[in-house]
Amino acid sequence: MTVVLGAGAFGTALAVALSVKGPVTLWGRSLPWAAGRENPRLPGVILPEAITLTEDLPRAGEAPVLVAVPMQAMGAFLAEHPDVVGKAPVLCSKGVDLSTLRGPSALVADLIPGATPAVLTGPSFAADIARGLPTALTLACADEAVGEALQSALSTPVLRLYRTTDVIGAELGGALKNVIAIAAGIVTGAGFGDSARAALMTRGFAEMTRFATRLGARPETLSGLSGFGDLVLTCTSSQSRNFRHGFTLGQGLPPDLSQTVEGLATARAVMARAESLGMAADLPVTAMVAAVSAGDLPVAEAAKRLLSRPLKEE
Ligand SMILES: NC(=O)C1=CN([C@@H]2O[C@H](COP(=O)(O)OP(=O)(O)OC[C@H]3O[C@@H](n4cnc5c(N)ncnc54)[C@H](O)[C@@H]3O)[C@@H](O)[C@H]2O)C=CC1
Ligand SMILES: O=C(CO)COP(=O)(O)O
Repeated sequence: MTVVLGAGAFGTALAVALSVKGPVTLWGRSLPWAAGRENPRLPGVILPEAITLTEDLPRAGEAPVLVAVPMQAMGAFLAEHPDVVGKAPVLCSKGVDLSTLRGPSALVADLIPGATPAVLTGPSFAADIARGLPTALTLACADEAVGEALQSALSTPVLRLYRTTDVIGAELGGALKNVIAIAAGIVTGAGFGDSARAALMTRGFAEMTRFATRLGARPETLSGLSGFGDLVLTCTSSQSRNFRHGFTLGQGLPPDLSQTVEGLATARAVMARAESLGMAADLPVTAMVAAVSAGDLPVAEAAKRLLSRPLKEE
């Protein structure tokens, strides 16, 4: 038995994947599509019988509870529903909360005292998971025993979970790669070519590592699935909403604002946190995405600034 809170593309895909192991309760705040059992965010995927769809929030019990609401809604959700989230939530959202500058696990620590959060993250498009394609993810939990139990409960033959105790590293990898993916989309949409994108990804990865390690992440976590792995996926696939958003901006077109594009708010949150740490100058790509997203910087000017930074050692 598993509970998934949040019936967007990702929550629904996880419910489908986990339904091979037993019953799953999938909660969404509004499920007008429930009768047809096909989420418009995941067209073509008919939900298996093992999934119970509900708009009524279930109380947390023994079953693992996965939280897959968008990052900017997470704080309010946790604050309003601690009994639903329970003491060992598995956080599946990727980002940094703009109002508190906190990631998912720090929000849990603040809002649900005594909880032991886990983070499920890594390279995985909802559509791939829902189709049963092979996927490898990171399951991070500071408590090894809780992490081991979750790894076993949430792994399937095609959904392979690798364990770590580096929660901050895992969640920052997933949050920061979305920002770099927007930049990679801008560079690609503006027609700068594949070589420029590779340079951007590499410098972006260095930037992710600088910021995350400053906040206590282990460098090897950033080199794993939740950092490097997800960066590669998201910066090179038009399945990524963050990449597509950047691509549209790079083409000079108006982006689709109906999509969840976590990197936008996260770029601004990361820059605010970096300012307070005195390391804003160390995050040029994130600064560019934050400025472009806020409408403070035209795309062409942003690209020019990145290319005109002082030459230095790699
Ligand atoms: N779609 C994907 O391939 C992946 C998504 N994720 C992460 O999962 C999280 C959710 O993304 P998606 O499911 O893709 O987004 P989505 O845009 O498909 O769905 C978001 C869902 O959240 C609901 N929602 C919005 N505000 C809410 C609130 N205050 N309370 C409850 N529900 C609320 C919406 O009604 C919608 O059903 C994001 O942080 C994303 O980065 C992670 C890995 C893959
Ligand atoms: O996190 C993801 C893949 O791992 C999904 O990326 P997007 O949110 O950019 O679609």
